[in-house]
Amino acid sequence: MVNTAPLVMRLVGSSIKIAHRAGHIIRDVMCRGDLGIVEKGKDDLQTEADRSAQRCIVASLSKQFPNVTIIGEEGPSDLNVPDDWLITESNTEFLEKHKCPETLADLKESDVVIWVDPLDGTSEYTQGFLERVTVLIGIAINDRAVGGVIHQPYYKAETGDIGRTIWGLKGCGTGGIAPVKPPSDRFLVTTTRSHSNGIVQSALDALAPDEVLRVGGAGYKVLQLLEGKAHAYVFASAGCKKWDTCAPEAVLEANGGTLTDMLGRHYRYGKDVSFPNSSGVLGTVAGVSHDDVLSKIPETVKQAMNVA
Ligand SMILES: Nc1ncnc2c1ncn2[C@@H]1O[C@H](COP(=O)(O)O)[C@@H](OP(=O)(O)O)[C@H]1O
Ligand SMILES: [Mg+2]
Ligand SMILES: [Mg+2]
Ligand SMILES: [Mg+2]
Repeated sequence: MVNTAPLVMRLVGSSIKIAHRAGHIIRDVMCRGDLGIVEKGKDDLQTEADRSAQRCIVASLSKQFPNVTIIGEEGPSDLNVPDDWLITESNTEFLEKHKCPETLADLKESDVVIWVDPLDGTSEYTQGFLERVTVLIGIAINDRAVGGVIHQPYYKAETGDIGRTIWGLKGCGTGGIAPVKPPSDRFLVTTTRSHSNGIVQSALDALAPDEVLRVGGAGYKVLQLLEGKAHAYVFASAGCKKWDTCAPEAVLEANGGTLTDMLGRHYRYGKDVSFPNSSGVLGTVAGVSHDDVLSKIPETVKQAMNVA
């Protein structure tokens, strides 16, 4: 069953297992205490956890799927990893319980690009906002984000378990979370905590939300949408990259939501696209009209974001 399942099912099933292992590495680095911080650019940090988690993810995926294109935030990785970082299994529960959508049943590895953000919310990780850290593995097929995994290594379940893994596959659904609808009498928006600017703020002002949640991480903001804590994720800035949004877009849309740029266009995730999401990010949860939110975004913001 496991090895004979359609490619896209094996990709999601394996990503669930691999993201879980990467989450373990992220917690281990924090426990050891030396984060090995490198400044890649302005407001842009990398730690030993980003580097090691990416090596685990890319080594494991490329071993299982040698002809898939894999693009990781931290650039080319040394794939010579310790044996216990190499995950070669799939999540059997996912494979046994879910059927492959017909439209995705017949794919070749060369149709697939996987976008890896080994640690989304690095700034939050270094500052101790650990719940907002996620591992993102996004699966793009023929240019579109169709599947993904958002693993939250520091999530605390009521059972006392640490960590959870949310998956999504368009045409199949989502798992690992019981989505909650946001309140119907208030309009709540989630946005960046550490990468704001004047244009980001003017998009927020135009929506006149009852509350703005400022939290780090593209993955965590999409989880807030699924948890009913916000109606929309609004980020009118070029700061996010394809690895930040591929998995969140697929998970949100598999659940009936929408994630586009600030002009309502879906990003393309083929292997030759440029990394920056130059036209910002606008996400809305199922039940909220994406077009309504889009229509309130001022023309000045749309013009500033219309660079692609
Ligand atoms: N101005 C900027 N410069 C660099 N990275 C940015 C950025 N704005 C957003 N990002 C990246 O987008 C992700 C989500 O940002 P935010 O937390 O501000 O919403 C983070 O991913 P990483 O933590 O994986 O690098 C962050 O680095
Ligand atoms: Mg980063
Ligand atoms: Mg990121
Ligand atoms: Mg990252």
